[in-house]
Amino acid sequence: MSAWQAELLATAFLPDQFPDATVPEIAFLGRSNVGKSTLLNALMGRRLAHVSGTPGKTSSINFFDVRHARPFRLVDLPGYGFASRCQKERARWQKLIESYLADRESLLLSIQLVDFRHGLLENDRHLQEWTNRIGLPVQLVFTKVDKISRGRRKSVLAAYHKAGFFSLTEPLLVSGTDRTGIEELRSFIEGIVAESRPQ
Ligand SMILES: Nc1nc2c(ncn2[C@@H]2O[C@H](COP(=O)(O)OP(=O)(O)OP(=O)(O)O)[C@@H](O)[C@H]2O)c(=O)[nH]1
Ligand SMILES: [Mg+2]
Repeated sequence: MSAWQAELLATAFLPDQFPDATVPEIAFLGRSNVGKSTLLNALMGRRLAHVSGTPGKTSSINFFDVRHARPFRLVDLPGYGFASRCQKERARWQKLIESYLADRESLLLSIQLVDFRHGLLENDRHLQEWTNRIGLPVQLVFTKVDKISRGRRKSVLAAYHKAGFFSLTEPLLVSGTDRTGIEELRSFIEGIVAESRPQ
């Protein structure tokens, strides 16, 4: 399977800048610096999303159109849990993310990224509680798995299972850096889009 042909459709700092909700969307959310933009670039095969070692790089919602037999969009959300922004700025981000997640009719699925080395932290759990409450489907994806040796990955995953980190769906393991799991995630997303009702 080859990379998707994608292009940036829109950048939104405010809800009224969202493009029309006419195409199915898959959104990527997670703490700042977890690797959302890197993963999107790996999926799209192009560096369309901005990546930075400094947390808080993505401060807008970015919509990417994917050309496909059944067109869809990938949506890069600003990261949460980034402490050094001022309170007002954090509140603006939260409002922007929540208004997208809670009200977007074309949102098929949210993919929550969690650093495989750290597991679910408090704000990841808060987000899960909130998405559960509003009935939003979320698929868990562990990122940066290249930071843990192949031999140890199974036992780390088993420990997370034991701690009750996830109950509904099996998480996927990816690395945007060494491309572990990228093809699997692509097939997974294509399957979700194919199963969705036409808009
Ligand atoms: N080793 C490794 N590093 C990664 C991986 N994914 C991202 N990184 C690094 O982690 C840092 C943050 O990556 P981003 O993709 O900008 O993270 P983000 O989640 O979009 O961050 P915000 O936009 O701040 O929310 C960068 O230095 C990346 O090079 C990965 O799979 N493995
Ligand atoms: Mg980003």
